[in-house]
Amino acid sequence: MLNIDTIEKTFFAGTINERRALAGLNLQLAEGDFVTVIGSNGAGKSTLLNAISGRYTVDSGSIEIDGTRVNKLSEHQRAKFIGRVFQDPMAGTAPELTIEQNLALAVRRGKVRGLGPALTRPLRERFRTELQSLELGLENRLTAKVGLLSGGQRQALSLLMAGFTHPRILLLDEHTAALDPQRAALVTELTDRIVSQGGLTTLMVTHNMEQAIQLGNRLIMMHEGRIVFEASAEQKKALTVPLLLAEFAKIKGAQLDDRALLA
Ligand SMILES: Nc1ncnc2c1ncn2[C@@H]1O[C@H](COP(=O)(O)OP(=O)(O)OP(=O)(O)O)[C@@H](O)[C@H]1O
Repeated sequence: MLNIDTIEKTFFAGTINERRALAGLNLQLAEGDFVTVIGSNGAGKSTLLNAISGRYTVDSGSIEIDGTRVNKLSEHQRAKFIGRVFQDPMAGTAPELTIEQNLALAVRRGKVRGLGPALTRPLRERFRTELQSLELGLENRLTAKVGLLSGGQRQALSLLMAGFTHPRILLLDEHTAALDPQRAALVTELTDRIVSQGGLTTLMVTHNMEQAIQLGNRLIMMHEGRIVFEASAEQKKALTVPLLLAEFAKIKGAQLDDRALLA
């Protein structure tokens, strides 16, 4: 359903600051694939997600979603079928709006046309039930402004909202990295639940190798704008952190982030 063919992206081409962020990368995702993405610093992981979401246009190559080439579509146009949760908890929600207003916006975004649902009683009930499942006590704070929530609560809400929109592709960019270990674990668990419940095709960038092994059905390792190691669903079951470290060690000059081994 996602077909990325030989994409290239170079920043500041032809200058002393030239950076080849994507170097002829190929990647195919089948419907429902949940792929974790690891790699050295500056490997091009965020650029890959930005290329898919349309934040950056690629210099060459093609990106197809459901058989349609999306290279020329703007980020705004692609947002109709791409969900995204960023590392920064402040990025995915509107702080001035209440919890229920944010959720209603997400439900509306998931609709094909029209303004979508107003805040009716059944919708509020649905929100309450969904929020209850987060076990963060947010079900009793529907009318609280999202700006008052903690980072972990906002990330959990962002994920819930991403699930509501039924995106064709969900992009998670180190979305647990800014959270303390306990909240990160909670958001990781929630990620697994929302992705599997919705059968969402997902790409998740993480620095945490344990998390990369634990979640998803496939894993890719990037270095210098390319995929240098890939584990299929079957191979992933046998992966361990020492095995991944051994793969890293094969890449000359690759620097692992200090957070890579954090559980
Ligand atoms: N907007 C930009 N302008 C200039 N260079 C950029 C930009 N975005 C990324 N780069 C460069 O492209 C390369 C890949 O960066 P990218 O952020 O995709 O890597 P990453 O794998 O996500 O790294 P990290 O794990 O450190 O976040 C790096 O050399 C980076 O400096």
